Amino acid sequence: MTGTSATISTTNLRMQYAATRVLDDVTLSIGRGEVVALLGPNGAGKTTTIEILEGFRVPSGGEVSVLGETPHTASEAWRARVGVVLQSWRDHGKWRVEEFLDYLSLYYTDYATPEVQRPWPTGDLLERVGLGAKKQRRLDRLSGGERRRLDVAIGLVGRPEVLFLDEPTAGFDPQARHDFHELIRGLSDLDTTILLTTHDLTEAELLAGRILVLAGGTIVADGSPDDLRHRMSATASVRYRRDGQLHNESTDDPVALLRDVLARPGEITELEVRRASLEEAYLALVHQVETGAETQAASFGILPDEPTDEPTDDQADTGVEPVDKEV
Ligand SMILES: Nc1ncnc2c1ncn2[C@@H]1O[C@H](COP(=O)(O)OP(=O)(O)OP(=O)(O)O)[C@@H](O)[C@H]1O
Repeated sequence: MTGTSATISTTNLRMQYAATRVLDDVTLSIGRGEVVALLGPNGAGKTTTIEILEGFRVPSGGEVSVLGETPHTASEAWRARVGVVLQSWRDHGKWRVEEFLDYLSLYYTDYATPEVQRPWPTGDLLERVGLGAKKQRRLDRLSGGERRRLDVAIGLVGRPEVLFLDEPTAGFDPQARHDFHELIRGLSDLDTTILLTTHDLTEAELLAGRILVLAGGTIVADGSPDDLRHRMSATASVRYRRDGQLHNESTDDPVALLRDVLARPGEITELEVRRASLEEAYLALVHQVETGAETQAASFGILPDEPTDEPTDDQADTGVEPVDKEV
């Protein structure tokens, strides 16, 4: 995927707040219709990245393009094609839900095209986000989860081609979370390009075709959830009970360990092989980046030992893009 054909792209994006450098070299490319989850620890710069892509922040350096324009200098017409769900929207307390969305939707009327009907009709949108029964409620009387559903509706009312979601399900109950996931799946069927941040790896895996991990100011992993799990989960644990005694061993080669376990004398009554979960692998990777320690992350193939321009055979196999930068 090249920068020109990508719906969202950054090259060597940098961001500094006073003396603090938050983004050091963020280079990414997201194609039309992709749903991508941006993960990273607290303070990694996810919101900063999203806000630069939304045009709300001017980066300190590097290039950014969303729908072919530089976000912070983009036109009104561009803004109408981009949906934004902020981490919090706490104004307009006296407005009522339907009235508020109706008001926002007026902005998009001029930007309807033969292909994209804008705005999204308020009644239908409220049903889609599960607020149909709350349309007459004042905004300051909504619960936290209801407020979040409204935030999502605000992001969608212009039927955006690109949707940015910053921790969209924070504060959702399980039902709201499930409904939201259905909603996002429906949008991806409509070819909407979606970039979301989340701390919920299950959610990332459910929704996103691709995961980017931001840590240490740069993208340290980029691949499908399966790619990442397989690349990052080099370690498996083998748990077994021999002659009544429980054993738990970690290995990079579970097949060899199993052979060994079964070849040894004694009666095996329980046997379980478990690969490290995506969450465990993610935590190990972030730990490696944060401490700079030589841990398993390098052997995951996400972080090459030495910077290189050439993908290794492993990387070519999995489609995981290496990071040609030491962190
Ligand atoms: N306006 C600002 N001025 C100074 N520092 C800021 C500003 N906004 C963010 N930061 C700092 O930049 C770093 C990145 O913040 P950001 O909100 O982008 O991280 P994040 O990955 O979204 O974190 P979280 O997961 O906690 O939401 C943090 O250390 C934060 O304190």
